[in-house]
Amino acid sequence: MISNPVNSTVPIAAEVFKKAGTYDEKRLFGVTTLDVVRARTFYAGKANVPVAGVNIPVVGGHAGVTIIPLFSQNFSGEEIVALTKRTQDGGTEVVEAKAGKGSTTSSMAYAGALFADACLKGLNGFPDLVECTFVQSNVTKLPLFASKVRLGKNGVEEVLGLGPLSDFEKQGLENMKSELKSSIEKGITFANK
Ligand SMILES: NC(=O)c1ccc[n+]([C@@H]2O[C@H](COP(=O)([O-])OP(=O)(O)OC[C@H]3O[C@@H](n4cnc5c(N)ncnc54)[C@H](O)[C@@H]3O)[C@@H](O)[C@H]2O)c1
Ligand SMILES: O=C(O)C[C@H](O)C(=O)O
Repeated sequence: MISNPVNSTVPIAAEVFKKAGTYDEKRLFGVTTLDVVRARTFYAGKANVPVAGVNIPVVGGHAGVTIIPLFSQNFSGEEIVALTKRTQDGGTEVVEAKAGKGSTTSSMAYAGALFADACLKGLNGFPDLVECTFVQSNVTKLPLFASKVRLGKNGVEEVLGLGPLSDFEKQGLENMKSELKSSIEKGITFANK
């Protein structure tokens, strides 16, 4: 399903599956690939390098400050602050530009296709498939969190850690915790009403 707000709809889906007795945490993903696509496109534009060779993990959630691109794992520089803001605001920028005529349809179609392709490859036994996605997680105290995940025949084979973080990224994670927690709780409450 292409829908929003991802930070609340994934916990809603989890609760609905739990009630039906069919919840499998390895097979429920909130697709945050569009944030990864934006982070690497904006970085490649800034660094003047081909986008195909750029991989920027994006962790957290899929809304505003909950989107934390880990640019520091690939490059350093003052531009990180501006690139982070651009990535966090990327969806809103397009939605506002379209002024009521729909959302970020074609970029989401591209991101959805990339993620679906990775899932299908995982199901078919391709090795070393790592994508960022919003899943049940122990990476932080939040029950759901986006980070790098190894995909395989069972869906999520392994939820990977965050890796080295800059102070700016650590601060970003600290600042967004309460917003992500509240969005997740809203989803759980909504599902249980
Ligand atoms: N998570 C993501 O990364 C991401 C990216 C892009 C879009 N989205 C979301 O995907 C959804 C669809 O985007 P879009 O570009 O196709 O939007 P859109 O505005 O083009 O289409 C939305 C459709 O929903 C219909 N609709 C509205 N209210 C309805 C209701 N109560 N019952 C039935 N139908 C209703 C509208 O008539 C319209 O056809 C939006 O919720 C958008 O926020 C999410
Ligand atoms: O649908 C939206 O509000 C925007 C979407 O979440 C996006 O990131 O492009």
